[in-house]
Amino acid sequence: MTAELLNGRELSDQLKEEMKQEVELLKQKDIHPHLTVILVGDNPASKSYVKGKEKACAVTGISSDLIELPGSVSEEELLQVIENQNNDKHVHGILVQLPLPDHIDEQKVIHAITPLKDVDGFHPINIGKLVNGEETFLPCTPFGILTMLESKNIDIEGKHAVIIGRSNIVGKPMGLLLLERNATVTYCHSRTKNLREMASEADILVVAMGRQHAVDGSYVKEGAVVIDVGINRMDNGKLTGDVDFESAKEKASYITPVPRGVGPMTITMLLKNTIKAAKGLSEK
Ligand SMILES: Nc1nc(=O)c2c([nH]1)NC[C@@H]1CN(c3ccc(C(=O)N[C@@H](CCC(=O)O)C(=O)O)cc3)C=[N+]21
Repeated sequence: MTAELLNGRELSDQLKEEMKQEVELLKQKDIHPHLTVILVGDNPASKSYVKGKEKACAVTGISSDLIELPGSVSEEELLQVIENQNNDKHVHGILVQLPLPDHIDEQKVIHAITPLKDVDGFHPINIGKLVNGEETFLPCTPFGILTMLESKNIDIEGKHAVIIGRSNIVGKPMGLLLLERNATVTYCHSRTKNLREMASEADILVVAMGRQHAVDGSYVKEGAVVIDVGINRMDNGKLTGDVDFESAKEKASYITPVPRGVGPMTITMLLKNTIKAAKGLSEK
């Protein structure tokens, strides 16, 4: 089998086109969706992701501000900046780009963002809602993956989903979302024994390990759906995933490329969440 491509770039462009119309309508009702992105320090990868987010906002008519703080900023100052954004009625979404410098407690920062503007879906209140199956801001990467699966009408119910990686922002919420849609979910991670065996049981394999080409075709069951969340920069400057695309695509039914797979969808779901926040806050 040669897999069909799940093209995140293409789907993103389509969704952004739809959102542009929606934003237009909101503006007619005097709701002007606005995202504030807070960037601490000058990590080049973070800077480039943040640029992508600003560009995507602009394309859909969402206004955005970038607040750049020096890497030396104190936790207290950062918390104050967040508080100001919480209280600013023109601001609907707040995103603090991660990772943060070591002297800042990431969890404390996430707690400080009001859940109503938590467009990343990282606040424990929103995570709690996700666990309960209540409606909430879904974390952007898992939300993007789900949207890609749905766009191809890929069955989730009763399927065995294997998630490799247990981060708070990707692995854990991904499993919860698939469970909510009646998948049987297995979490694997760095201490998992017989990873290859576990992975090759998957109907839906989500790889979020952060290790270049850690998973190849020998981990993939014939006909499986393979989702590659990895973004690794190779020595030649090009991006590549956690999955060895060439060997995996020979076994998979669907597969995401890197780049142009999960990454663009992550940004697009951030826009979706910002629009949702704007609508939600306007009703208060
Ligand atoms: N608070 C917070 N929220 C995040 O959502 C968040 C974060 N922090 N920290 C870092 C990760 C990473 N992330 C990406 C988003 C888009 C691409 C993306 O668009 N990638 C393109 C390639 C981009 C390029 O060429 O550099 C692609 O895969 O095609 C990648 C990575 C969001 N993150």
